[in-house]
Amino acid sequence: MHIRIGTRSSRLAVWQAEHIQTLLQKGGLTSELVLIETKGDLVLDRSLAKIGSKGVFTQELEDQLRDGTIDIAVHSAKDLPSSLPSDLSIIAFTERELANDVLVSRNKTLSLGGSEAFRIGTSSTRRVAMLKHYCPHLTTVDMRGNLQTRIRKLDEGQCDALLLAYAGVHRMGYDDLIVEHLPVADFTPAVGQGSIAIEIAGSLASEIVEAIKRVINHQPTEACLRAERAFLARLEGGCSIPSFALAHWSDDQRISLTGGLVSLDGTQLLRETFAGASEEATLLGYSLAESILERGGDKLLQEIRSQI
Ligand SMILES: NCc1[nH]cc(CCC(=O)O)c1CC(=O)O
Repeated sequence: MHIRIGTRSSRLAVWQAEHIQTLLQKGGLTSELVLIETKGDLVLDRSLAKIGSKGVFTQELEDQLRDGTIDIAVHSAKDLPSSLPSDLSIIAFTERELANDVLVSRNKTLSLGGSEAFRIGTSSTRRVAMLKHYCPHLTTVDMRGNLQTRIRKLDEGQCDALLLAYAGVHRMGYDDLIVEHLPVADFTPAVGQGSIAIEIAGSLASEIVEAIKRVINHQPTEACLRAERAFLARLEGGCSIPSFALAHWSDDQRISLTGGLVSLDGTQLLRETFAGASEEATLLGYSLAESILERGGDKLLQEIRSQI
């Protein structure tokens, strides 16, 4: 079996696709990479919230899945919309890397907990809103582009630090620049952060699907991501909305899901934790979302949507 792997061409995306290639190889499957540019890679002068969050990093890969140019598409799980068109599906999630965000800087003395004011580069509405909530003395600078571009901007002095997913920083070998790991209890990450997802079109042969699942899918991560993604789907989030959720798997086959919403100005933050059996991951995600909506999330979402 030979698998054509579609991927974006950023260094992080290629690292992730090569990681999938290694896993496939261990399972006896050969593969090749097909590099594809997406709107999210090409349009760098507008914020993600303005381009429209749905599928900016995924549309072009999905087109090629449909026409059979590629067999699978590899994505950061975080970049995938919470609901997919009915002819496409996610068949596997890799074992999750540490899910937390990190502060990255050349200045080792910086800390979010300190009293010193400094500028943080980020383009994520979740990170901006959370910084306003927890660190109102800090300012943010809108910063798009891949990791290498952002670090160049940091070095040019456009900001003093970056707030990034640990997973990407680690995969790109920038661990030396991490000055602080943020606790997930406060800075709860975006849905899916740290895992890599495999997307296919319904037309892919079932024996290929089964072979790929067997070597790639990490079942505890999958259960966690099903819960998180159900939460996001119920909120109809997408990455432009400052929602967050992270599930933990415990050895007794249960998952605990923490998630919520934060207003764009950081003044209101709703967060709750629900636990349940892993077979009910999707239900757990929906129930948590319902609860958040009832507790004022509904109104908060309307406000957020009217402001973006
Ligand atoms: N939004 C872009 C994006 N998509 C996935 C990652 C990092 C890798 C991951 O979370 O799996 C990043 C960069 C970041 O948020 O710092």
